[in-house]
Amino acid sequence: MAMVELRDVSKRYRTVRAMENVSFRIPPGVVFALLGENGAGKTTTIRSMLGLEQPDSGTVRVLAMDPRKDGIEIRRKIGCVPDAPKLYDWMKVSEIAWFAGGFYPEGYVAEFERLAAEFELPMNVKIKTLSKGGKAKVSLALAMAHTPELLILDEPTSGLDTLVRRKFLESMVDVASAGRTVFLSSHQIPEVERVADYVAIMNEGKIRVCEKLETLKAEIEQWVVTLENPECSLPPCDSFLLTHEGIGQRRQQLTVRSPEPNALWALRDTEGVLQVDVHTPSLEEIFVAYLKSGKNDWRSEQNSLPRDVPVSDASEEAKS
Ligand SMILES: Nc1ncnc2c1ncn2[C@@H]1O[C@H](COP(=O)(O)OP(=O)(O)OP(=O)(O)O)[C@@H](O)[C@H]1O
Repeated sequence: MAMVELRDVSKRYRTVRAMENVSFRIPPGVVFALLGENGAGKTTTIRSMLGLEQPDSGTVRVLAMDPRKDGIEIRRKIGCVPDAPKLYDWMKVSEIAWFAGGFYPEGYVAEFERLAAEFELPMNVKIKTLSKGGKAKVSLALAMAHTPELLILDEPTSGLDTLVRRKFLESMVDVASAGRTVFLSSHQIPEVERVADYVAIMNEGKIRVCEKLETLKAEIEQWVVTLENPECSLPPCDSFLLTHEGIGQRRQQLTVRSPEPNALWALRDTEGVLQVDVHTPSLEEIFVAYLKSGKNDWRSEQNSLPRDVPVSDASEEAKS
């Protein structure tokens, strides 16, 4: 079963297209990161998954349920940390755990206490006296204490210190390796790169690419071309080119995906080309390349989380 599946989901606010034909499918046991700049449509996507926003068209399924009808049930089953969690901050940590525990089966408070100990969170202090990081840990422990199969986190690390952010994200890898699924939205790309199995890059309401991170890193290269003089022209490579930028007068940087086998040699043999250096881009560079290219990568439909292949296969692939 797909933990989350969106098909051609669109949502418009007056003139703003917050989501445009958004499709992706998330198998169990992975960390899935939705990346996008401010206003890309990440929160709208999450709100649609929670049944807090009604899309204009398309289908959303979360744990095989329809958020339009089963929003409350979905929100009860999953764990969620919204972008601005609201906590009763006059309560002590222990009190909020007991309060929340009233909505869940037995065992919630014990698991909360275990998580609090793991996060080094004091139980006997008022929430309002905690740092931002401390409050984020409370939100996360509250979302995780009923051991949900799916954890949805909207910008979970914004405002946290680097070390706390790292620890937090690393704990998400543990959650996924226990077979549960983590969906997180973020614009902290370098950190996401350390933990994500799949990434979707969203821009202006559209998913530009949605793929296994490993595949993106294996297939995308940066070619830095040094020219004899600025007038030299390069051979055509539109079919695999994401971006082409000048770096000063005599250098050009091409970001390419799955280039034709002889393309690099052809480029190196081109008259006026002195040197071509090949680099593996970081996820941040891949992100920028997709944003600049404005392309919707057809491969993300075909290769990443194929619609026609049983999701369990994609999950097995993710673990291997
Ligand atoms: N309730 C609303 N009414 C009108 N416009 C909205 C509403 N909610 C979101 N938008 C617009 O939809 C677009 C997508 O917003 P959304 O909050 O989903 O982006 P985001 O990727 O989560 O951004 P951020 O990283 O800043 O939180 C933005 O242009 C935003 O202004």
